[in-house]
Amino acid sequence: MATLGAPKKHKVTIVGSGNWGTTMSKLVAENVKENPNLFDQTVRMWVYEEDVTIPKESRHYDPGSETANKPQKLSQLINTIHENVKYLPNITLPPNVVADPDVVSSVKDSTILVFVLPHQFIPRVCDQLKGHIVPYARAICCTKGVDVGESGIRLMSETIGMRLSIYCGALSGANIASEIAQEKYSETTVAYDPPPMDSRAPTPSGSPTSSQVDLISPSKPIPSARSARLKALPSEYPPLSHENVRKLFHRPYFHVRIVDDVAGVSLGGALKNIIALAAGFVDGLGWGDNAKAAVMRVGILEMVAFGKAFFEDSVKTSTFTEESCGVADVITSCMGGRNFRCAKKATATGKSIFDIEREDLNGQKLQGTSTAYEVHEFLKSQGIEQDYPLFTAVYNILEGNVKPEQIPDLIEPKFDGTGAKR
Ligand SMILES: NC(=O)C1=CN([C@@H]2O[C@H](COP(=O)(O)OP(=O)(O)OC[C@H]3O[C@@H](n4cnc5c(N)ncnc54)[C@H](O)[C@@H]3O)[C@@H](O)[C@H]2O)C=CC1
Ligand SMILES: O=C(CO)COP(=O)(O)O
Repeated sequence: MATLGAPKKHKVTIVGSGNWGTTMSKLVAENVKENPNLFDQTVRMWVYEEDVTIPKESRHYDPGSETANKPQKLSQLINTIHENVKYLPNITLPPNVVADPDVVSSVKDSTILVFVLPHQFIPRVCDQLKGHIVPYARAICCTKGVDVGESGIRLMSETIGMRLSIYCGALSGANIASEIAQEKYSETTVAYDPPPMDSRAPTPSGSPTSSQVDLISPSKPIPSARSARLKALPSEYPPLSHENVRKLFHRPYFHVRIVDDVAGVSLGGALKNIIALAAGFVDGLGWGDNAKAAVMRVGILEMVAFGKAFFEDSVKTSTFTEESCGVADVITSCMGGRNFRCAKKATATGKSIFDIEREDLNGQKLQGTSTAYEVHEFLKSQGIEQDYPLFTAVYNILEGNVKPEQIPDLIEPKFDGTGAKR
């Protein structure tokens, strides 16, 4: 592979700086250092700016300092102490992670954009980026969620790809960020399958001919995605082959498997968050591990059925069963994820999960709650809520229409008297 001779290197921006976003910056920054022939040595991380006071329990808290107990800009703090004290405390970031509060300047000249924002912020941030990114940039979406609108349901990778007219793959797996930040072993799945054009591109100044422009591969419910056009990656850059994409993410403690099923990888990450809420609801009742396993089983069936029903052109069942982004992520999320923990506490205390998110997560965001609403809106628009009883039960619990105690009855298959299952 002619990467050694490539005169240009890929600049990487991490778009997001929460718990997972900051962890991603750390591991990507470690990898660019180990691959100087492929990647620029600085990794920029876009920080949604806020004022942060260093907590008293932080190792960086110095009562004698003039900034003690005073709010400081999060981006400046990260660049000074190399730690995100709010979203990833006690983890030292490599010095080549540079925080930037300006989203437009953070992506300047970057050919690789790694999106790691809570999914509700993706459309707006993409709109801010429109016209400011390198037209032949490639993206990887690490966000877990779906985008539901009048035109149907989209993967977040499709939303990014369509809004920015670039190719967007996906990274998802059984990946509790704090464990990975501490360099404890885990696996992940990367779906990266752009049209085969990145190794036959013209120079950056040349405009691509029609043979050098391909379509973003669409999934079924989004006809508008078919009109999104890709610009070829200029030949001065190392090709973004699977091998080179793997070099960006794989660490001794973070093992990457690459597949081509962007829909399967994205849906696994999004839908498991609804299942994790259900697991938390039953665990909060003190019902134990068998109850949790029961909702996980039904949830996995609904996840696979959903993928097959609405993304049938692309999704593969094996992605859910064999890769980290499927059953494995359901398991880890139902043991220790934020959605699980907050749902469990909500049931155990009788408080609203939205209050618990605000009180306990210090600005971190649950994705399962909004995903449950979005998936319900989509199922309702199709008139098929009853085909997804667990997803529907979670929505109805969040809405206060039913109680967690009703889950067993709600997910029990119904028979119509003729022996047929409804
Ligand atoms: N934390 C984890 O263990 C994992 C998270 N993920 C996924 O990664 C995505 C990002 O999650 P985290 O990095 O954990 O974030 P987080 O939940 O820790 O933090 C929330 C982030 O949102 C930012 N934010 C708040 N308001 C904003 C706005 N108006 N516009 C833009 N950004 C705003 C905050 O500054 C903060 O960076 C989610 O989809 C999540 O499901 C995926 C795997 C693991
Ligand atoms: O996605 C995750 C683990 O793979 C993290 O899940 P939570 O957002 O529920 O913490």
